[in-house]
Amino acid sequence: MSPSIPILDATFMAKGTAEERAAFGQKFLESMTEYGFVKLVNHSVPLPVVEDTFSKIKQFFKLPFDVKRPTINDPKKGQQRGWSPPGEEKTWWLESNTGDVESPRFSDNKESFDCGDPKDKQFPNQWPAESALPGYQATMDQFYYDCGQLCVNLLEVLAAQMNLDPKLFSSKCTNEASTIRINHFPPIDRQTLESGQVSRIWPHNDFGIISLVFPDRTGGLEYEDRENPGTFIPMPYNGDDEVVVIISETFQRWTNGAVRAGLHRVTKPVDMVGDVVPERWSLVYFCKADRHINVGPLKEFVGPERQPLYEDLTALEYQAMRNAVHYPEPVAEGVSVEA
Ligand SMILES: O=C(O)CCC(=O)C(=O)O
Ligand SMILES: [Fe+2]
Repeated sequence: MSPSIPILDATFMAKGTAEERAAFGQKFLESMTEYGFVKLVNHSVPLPVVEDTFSKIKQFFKLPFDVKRPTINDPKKGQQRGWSPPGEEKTWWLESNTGDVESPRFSDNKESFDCGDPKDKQFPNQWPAESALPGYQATMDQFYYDCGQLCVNLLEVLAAQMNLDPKLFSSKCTNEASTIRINHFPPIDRQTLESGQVSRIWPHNDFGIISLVFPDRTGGLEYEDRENPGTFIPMPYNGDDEVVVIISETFQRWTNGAVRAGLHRVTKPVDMVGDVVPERWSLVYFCKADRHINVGPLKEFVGPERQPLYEDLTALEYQAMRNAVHYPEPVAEGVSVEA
């Protein structure tokens, strides 16, 4: 039987009896360790905020090209800001590149928009004109703070459950480098998606500490079955109040591989009918370590029997390195990697 990701009631993160809180912490860490994923209901990001953010992102992607163009992301900057036009980001390069494809043309059937801390001066956000989409920035800023707070609380539950200083992870994350990522997947014909040359998002791990995914009603998010590597299991949509929490690469590095990142991808919904894969959106919060923080293994996870598996790097260096992988330069002269 395929493993299914537990759904936990986040009410018991902070409220309830000591036993209820302990049971939440135990199941949360267990699920994150076993699968790399958990689903939460009754979490602290208010439903109206999620709904409002979803409604705004749908409007953002409908804006005319000329309004989106000034916000185009510069892949060379290391920290994503603004709009990545359709096909620009190529997640195939992250985990699917076996090195034996000479001139890969594999692309993502998606466009995205990234924004970060409203106070960030180093990598300022790039917004469309307020008159083009009134309230967009304010909505995203609210969503940013609410998700950041939930992530900090979740990191403290994880540390406490591991019998570590509860602030071990959260003290490395003031959310200065965390980002909101919104994705739009235009309709695509089933045959093209099934051709194997295009994916909505290829299998990948997220780069930060943990991620929150607020999925669209249209399914398509799938996670790897760790008992059968390379096999993916659909993550069903159950309701707008549900959020998927994913262990990401920084957490795997800090814990020296003890808690592994959850490999996931986005493809067609399992229940789709007809020849056209429907349009889809997703709303994601990548909780990332502060830029100067080391993302090598923490001393709590290394010892004579547990040699460090990962090199020391700052979070910013790591982010820039991983970003560069999925915004590749053309692979050879005359060969375009555009879709
Ligand atoms: O669209 C989704 O459900 C997940 C998106 C995702 O994995 C990502 O943006 O990294
Ligand atoms: Fe992801």
